[in-house]
This record gives sequence, structure tokens and C-alpha cells, in this order.
Amino acid sequence: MKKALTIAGSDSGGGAGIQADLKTFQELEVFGMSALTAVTAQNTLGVHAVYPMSAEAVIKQIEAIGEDIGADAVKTGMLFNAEIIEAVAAQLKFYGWENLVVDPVMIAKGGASLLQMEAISALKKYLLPRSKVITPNIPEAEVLTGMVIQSIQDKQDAAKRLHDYGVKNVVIKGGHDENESESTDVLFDGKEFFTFTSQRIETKNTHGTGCTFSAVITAELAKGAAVYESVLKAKDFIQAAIEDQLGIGQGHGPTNHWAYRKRNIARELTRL
Ligand SMILES: Nc1ncnc2c1ncn2[C@@H]1O[C@H](COP(=O)(O)OP(=O)(O)OP(=O)(O)O)[C@@H](O)[C@H]1O
Ligand SMILES: Cc1ncc(CO)c(N)n1
Repeated sequence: MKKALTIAGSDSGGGAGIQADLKTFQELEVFGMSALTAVTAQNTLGVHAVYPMSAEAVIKQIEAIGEDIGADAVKTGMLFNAEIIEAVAAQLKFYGWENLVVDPVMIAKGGASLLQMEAISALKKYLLPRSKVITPNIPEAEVLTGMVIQSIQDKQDAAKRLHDYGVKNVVIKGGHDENESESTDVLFDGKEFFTFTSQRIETKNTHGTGCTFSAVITAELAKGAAVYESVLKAKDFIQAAIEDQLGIGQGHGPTNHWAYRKRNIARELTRL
């Protein structure tokens, strides 16, 4: 069985962070493991408190996995500060984990900071050059590049700039763009651009979409899939998860991590 590790924060509400990652790994039949960077007291109404782990605690968790179990792919989510980023990058180098997906989580949907602003340069210096895929949303790509991103052309220009930082494959997600009818993600692999467009679903329940999307890419890379196929599957998975409304909580609710498998089972049954 293939194994995937998420190095990320805990979302007590269960929709984002390591909870979203582990649920997604399980749905895709990959053995999920976690190294916690922070505990958040969070629900669908917002982030109420953040308790970062020490860099040492993060290192120890990664070591425990590296020394015994190993990982076929790794993703990072909320890393919170520069010390944790540096520690994580050193561990990734030590274990030679190159199947790395970096989701540069910065701000939660409600506005709470999940990454200290002074840690952005550490992210660029230590982590981006090690990553196989990076998956910023539009505000994150704007912070990393200093650009304003409005059109698909802007996403392509930003992706090119991020590729220049040493990232092999850049996916700029379209969840935050102005288009009311579609959500378009752009992938740049250093040579070609690919666009992944889906119908925009009108809903407030999009908590954890980015975590789930990057966890699918990680699970697929762990199984040996190519980057393009992994992103294609991530787009399909997240569309199904947003569509299948759970209606959990009073605010921005989670998506349904089970929806993709449920839909495929239903399709299989109608085919028989
Ligand atoms: N309303 C929507 N309808 C369809 N697809 C969406 C919608 N919102 C987001 N997506 C898709 O979900 C994925 C995640 O994109 P998004 O830009 O929302 O990530 P994010 O802001 O990092 O998420 P989060 O911070 O909640 O984890 C992308 O594939 C995007 O196209
Ligand atoms: C712990 C955590 N990681 C990532 C996000 C971004 O969705 C969040 N809200 N919480």
C-alpha cells in the first residue's frame, strides 16, 4: 500500500487541515500519516485560536515516520512560522522526499492568519525549490509573486514567475476569482500551460477545498501518477465534494470527502 504524509495544522472542525488530508488519502486508498504543525480551535464560523507546535516537536514527528515507515509522497499545509518551515525543509532533504506538494496556506477563509507574514521569505527560500507541485489560491499567488491576478493570462504569468523560484509544477487555483459561472485552475509544468475548468457551484460551503485538492494530488503522486493526471483527478474530486452538500455548521461548512467515491459507485452500478 502506498503511503502519504501530511505536515499541516489540525482543524478541530474536521473540514480542512490534517483532517481533510487524512480523509482524502483514505478515500483514494493511500495510507495516511500526519505531522502536526499547529492545533487550531476552529469551526465553520472561523479560527478561534492557534497553538503552534515547537519546531522540535515537528521534527520528532517527521523523524518517527522517516526512521520507520517512509512516505511515497508528502504534502505541506499550514506551517505557521519560519522556524517550522526551515525544520520541515531540512527533514525533507534528509529523507530525500521529492514527491512534495506544497500548499502555501496563508489565511483561512474567515481572515485568520495561518502563516506569519515574516515567514513568506523562508517559504520561498527553503521550501519552494524542493517542491514538485505548489498549489496557491489567487491571494497566496499574489503574495508570493507581488502581482495582481484577475485573468487567466495573469494566472499564467504568475505561474511562470513561481516556476522561476524553482518550483517544477505550479497550479494556481481559481476558487477566489471573479468569474461567477466557472472556476478555472491553471497548471504550468515549465513548458506548457493546462487549464482545468468546472462549473462554479453557488455555495458558502467551501471550507477546506484547497487542502482537499492538494491532498488528492499528493495521494495520486504517491500511487505513481503523473502531475497532469493528479491535478485532473483533484479537480474532479473537489467538484464532487463541493456539489454533494453536507450542510454542516452555521458558517462556511466542509465539503463531502466521500462524494467522489459515492458518485463512482453509483456510476458503476448504473453501468452494470
Ligand atoms: N464554488 C466553487 N465551485 C467549483 N469549484 C470550486 C469552488 N470554489 C473552489 N473551487 C475549486 O476548489 C479548488 C480549491 O480552490 P480554492 O481557490 O477555493 O482553494 P483555497 O482558497 O486554498 O481553499 P481553502 O483555503 O478553503 O482550503 C480549486 O480546484 C477550485 O477551482
Ligand atoms: C488547519 C488549517 N489548515 C488549512 C486551512 C485552510 O483552509 C485551515 N482553515 N485550517
